[in-house]
Amino acid sequence: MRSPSLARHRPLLVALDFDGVLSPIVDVPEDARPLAGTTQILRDLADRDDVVLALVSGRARASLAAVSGLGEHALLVGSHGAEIDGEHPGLDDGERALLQQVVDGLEQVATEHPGARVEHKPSAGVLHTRVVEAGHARAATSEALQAMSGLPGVHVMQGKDVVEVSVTEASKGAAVRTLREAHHAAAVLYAGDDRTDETVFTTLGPDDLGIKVGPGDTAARVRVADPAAVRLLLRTLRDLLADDA
Ligand SMILES: O=P(O)(O)OC[C@H]1O[C@H](O[C@H]2O[C@H](CO)[C@@H](O)[C@H](O)[C@H]2O)[C@H](O)[C@@H](O)[C@@H]1O
Repeated sequence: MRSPSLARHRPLLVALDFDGVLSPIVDVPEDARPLAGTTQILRDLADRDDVVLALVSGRARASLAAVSGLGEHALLVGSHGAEIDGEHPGLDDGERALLQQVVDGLEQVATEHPGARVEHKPSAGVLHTRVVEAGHARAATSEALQAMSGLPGVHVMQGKDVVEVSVTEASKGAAVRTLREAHHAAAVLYAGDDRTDETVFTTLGPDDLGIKVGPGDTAARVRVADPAAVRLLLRTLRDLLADDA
């Protein structure tokens, strides 16, 4: 592990993105699972009194619970931080009407592009283009961005083959700050692979460790290649903590 000093800070908040970090990216979001062996390492970390384990994902919290299988072991933060205290806080009438417009607009785009699909979340709609032919995927993305630009009050994020449109504002950075304070964490380890994870990396201090998974510009201090490298890093952390007990 490149920052053994991190392991000396207790309590340690270990906060991890899910897709592309614990699980490889797959075509069908419901099929994503942690790499073999990762779940046991995470359970071992979560069992420690001096570690707080959190999964911080763009997924709806229910979806995160289903694919991670870690609901009993980790704090689950869904919808990019909007679902941080269990259930989604709910939408007011205006937000609910806006969400319907978002979903209708994205569904309209999806019908024009074979393979495109829309994921429904408590406060967002997501256009998925991963299995769409490249030309169609580009067109679908651009049409979705155009359609959403006419809806005041929405928050648009582009991720890995997704256009995500939320009717409430949330960020993983704010969620991790809340977790850090709530659990009096002395340091934070955070690993993420996507643009939304940059909102966390930019909040980290000198005692923390930000780990970017895969390519792309980043404010993280360390980069690793893929979920297999994340698993190795987590195993090393677990063993360092155990040796130091
Ligand atoms: O914050 P994350 O845990 O990384 O969640 C981000 C999005 O993850 C899911 O989509 C991504 O993973 C899918 C399964 O590997 C893949 O098919 C898709 O192309 C990726 O963008 C999820 O479906 C989204 O709702 C999340 O926002």
